[in-house]
Amino acid sequence: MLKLENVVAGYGRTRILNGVSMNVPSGGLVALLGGNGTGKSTTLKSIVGLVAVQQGQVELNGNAINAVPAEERVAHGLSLVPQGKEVFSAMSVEENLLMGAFHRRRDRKMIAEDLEGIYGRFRRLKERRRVDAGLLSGGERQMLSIGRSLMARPSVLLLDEPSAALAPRVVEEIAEAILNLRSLGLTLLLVEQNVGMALDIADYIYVIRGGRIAYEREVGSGIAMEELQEFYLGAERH
Ligand SMILES: Nc1ncnc2c1ncn2[C@@H]1O[C@H](COP(=O)(O)OP(=O)(O)OP(=O)(O)O)[C@@H](O)[C@H]1O
Repeated sequence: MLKLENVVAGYGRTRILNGVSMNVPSGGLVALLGGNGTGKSTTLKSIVGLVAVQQGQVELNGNAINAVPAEERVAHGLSLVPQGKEVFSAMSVEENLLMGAFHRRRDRKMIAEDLEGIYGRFRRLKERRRVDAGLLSGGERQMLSIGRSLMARPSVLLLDEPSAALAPRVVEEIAEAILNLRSLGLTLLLVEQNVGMALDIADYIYVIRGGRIAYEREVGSGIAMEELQEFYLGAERH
């Protein structure tokens, strides 16, 4: 279970998060939605330690991790797939994947098994394993970015707008890949602008506004798209 309790965080003196509280149950798929610049990426960064938490607490399986350095949080099972499908363009697909396992270089056999696991899940990465990552399509790059995070064997995967700038057919593939990860038992927190996609796959949603959680609801409990749209329009009027 990943838990945020009244997290306050920002950049220098600028506060972006003003007390964010969320729960991501083990094995759950939770989505964090919100307008542009509302602090969704900042929330993910505060979980992995890229942004310091000034007040409040981030807990993983009951342990406070605020003081754990970012580089050690990977070993605690946390991994972030950043926004923008960032890959090492001049390196091959396989070299990019291996970069995800850099902190456990000695486990050669396990690393080889994990590579095969990822190739089984993302066929296109297998076909293109020797190709420079800079030559991949947007969807392939997103898959590579997810695959690279999986090489760290995370128990909690944070995904920052995996559907951004992708064609609807590719968004469906990414959504399917995320659901597959969930069936493997991973705990998933997904930041999305694509409300439809989030409602299709998540079991619980949070909406952030003004640096706080302004709305939360279990998906499937009759969550209404109109209600959310109204909420977003309301947010824009503020
Ligand atoms: N490194 C930084 N230094 C200073 N301000 C930053 C930094 N990164 C983000 N911000 C600011 O923090 C606010 C929240 O940014 P954040 O990236 O968390 O938003 P977001 O909800 O993920 O938005 P989007 O959906 O547009 O990616 C924005 O006003 C942004 O300009």
